[in-house]
Amino acid sequence: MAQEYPLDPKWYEIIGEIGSGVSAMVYKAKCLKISAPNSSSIVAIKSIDLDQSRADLESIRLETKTMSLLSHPNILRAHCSFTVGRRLWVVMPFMSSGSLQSIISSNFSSGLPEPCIAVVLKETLKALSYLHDQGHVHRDVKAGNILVGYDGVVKLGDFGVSAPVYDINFDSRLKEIAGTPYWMAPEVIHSHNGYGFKADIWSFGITALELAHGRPPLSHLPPSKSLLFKITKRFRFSDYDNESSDNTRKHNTRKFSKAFKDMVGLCLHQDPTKRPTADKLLKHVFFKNSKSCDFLVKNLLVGLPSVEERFKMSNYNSNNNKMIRVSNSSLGSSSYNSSTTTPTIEEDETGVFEKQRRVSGWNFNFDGFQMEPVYPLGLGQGHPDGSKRVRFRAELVIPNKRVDLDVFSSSSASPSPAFSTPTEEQEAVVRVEEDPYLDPDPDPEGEEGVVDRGSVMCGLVALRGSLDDQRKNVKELISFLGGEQSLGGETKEEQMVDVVERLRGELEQERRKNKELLMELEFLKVIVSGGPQDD
Ligand SMILES: Nc1ncnc2c1ncn2[C@@H]1O[C@H](COP(=O)(O)OP(=O)(O)OP(=O)(O)O)[C@@H](O)[C@H]1O
Repeated sequence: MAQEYPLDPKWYEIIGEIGSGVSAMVYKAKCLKISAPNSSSIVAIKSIDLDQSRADLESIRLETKTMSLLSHPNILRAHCSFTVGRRLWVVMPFMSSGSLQSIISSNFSSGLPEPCIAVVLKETLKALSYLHDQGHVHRDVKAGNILVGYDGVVKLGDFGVSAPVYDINFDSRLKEIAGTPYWMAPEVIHSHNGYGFKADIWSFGITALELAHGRPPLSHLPPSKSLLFKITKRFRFSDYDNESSDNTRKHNTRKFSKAFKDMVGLCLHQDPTKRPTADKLLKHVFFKNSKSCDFLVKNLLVGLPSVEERFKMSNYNSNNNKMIRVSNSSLGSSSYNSSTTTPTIEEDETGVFEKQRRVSGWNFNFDGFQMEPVYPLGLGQGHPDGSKRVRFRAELVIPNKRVDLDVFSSSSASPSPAFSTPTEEQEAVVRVEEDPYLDPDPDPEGEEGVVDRGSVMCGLVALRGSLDDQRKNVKELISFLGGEQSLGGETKEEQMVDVVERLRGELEQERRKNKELLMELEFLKVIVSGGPQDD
């Protein structure tokens, strides 16, 4: 019979650090009380800072107890857990190859070979299928929580351990896990009505992309608390372009099977009800010829540095490359994110206006094997970026110069309640340029390259008249497309201006009336006093 693991820290000798998470440190340790051959004395201890975790100790205890009742070969079950001051120690089996995330960062930065991915995902699915059958949602499926043993055994861990599991309040949970939002299903982000097993299937799909590309989609963005909201509301176009061209470059060198892409596509369906269950996914053709765990030993684990060495290396690299790795902080951590070259979203807020477009979610692109932004009006309507875009163009000809004035108006109405406030973006570009087809400078005496002020003014005045008409058209169009305007086509600002104008008129009238009354009064005074006396 297996020996019981002691509930006292004095029985554990810490060998070294092997990992760190949002509010925890993970250590390799030796249990001094275990000596039986069928119980390993080498363990992993996850030490969770309870002050960082939003859950109360009672709910943690309850959760740990529930989890201890689960038993499956692909689930990493804790030996025991107990508190040490303000920390919770969770003693678990030591998985000597560490997590898939640490394997990827160390040896497979561009992603794992597809046959290895098939093995890992199949084993993870078995764990999910069991968990879901037992009525549990894991809520934190990602490569960092899939652990591999020396023998290639794959286990899903970090449930009943990770902070998110303890947070029953959705809002607090949202804040808590905002540090690593990349794996979160759309319904987890948008809905306040909760979510179910299918959220795990989405995260499973994102994990598949993470294993294939070496990082989850959007992971080049900083995992700040507000990122979660920013990703869904405003996403900088240039970042997406960079990301997609980066990905395209990678994808050109890596080919994935149709079966793999199809399986991932099913998991990443926006509508959770359309995603398959874990059970059904297990029957997908992608897993049909999946290899055994031995295959992982030969193709994944051979030549891999120990988990301790990898952790040391990742810390060293983090410091050298200024990687954002914030442990014991509310920001969360991400080993994927680098602060070196990529501008942050915060920087974006002060960036160029035209680079910002509204995104309502993310869709899986089958051919590109990546996530792509969804625009509120849907792709293919109007401008290729999905927004209804109308371009008004006015042209002003000045001798030897052409002044182009472009007015763009793009308006979007979102079908999603999370984005029910439509936006209008307008942009005006005035360009003065040499026109080789126009007459050469009619005034050879004139200063070269200097536009005549009088002509420009004259032209601009004419242009203003035409712009007023265009403005009216734009207003109507925005209103038609579901903008924030009133039925009359006026913005709130314009309505305010109208009110102020009206009040100003009334004031003016009052003033005039007062003046007349004063004059009448003066006149009456003169009458009463007998009028001007004639000598
Ligand atoms: N039982 C274990 N055996 C061996 N290594 C482990 C074990 N548990 C965790 N680790 C190592 O420690 C690292 C950090 O684990 P931890 O669960 O704290 O972080 P995470 O899952 O990446 O982050 P988060 O706190 O966001 O869940 C893992 O990536 C893994 O390499």
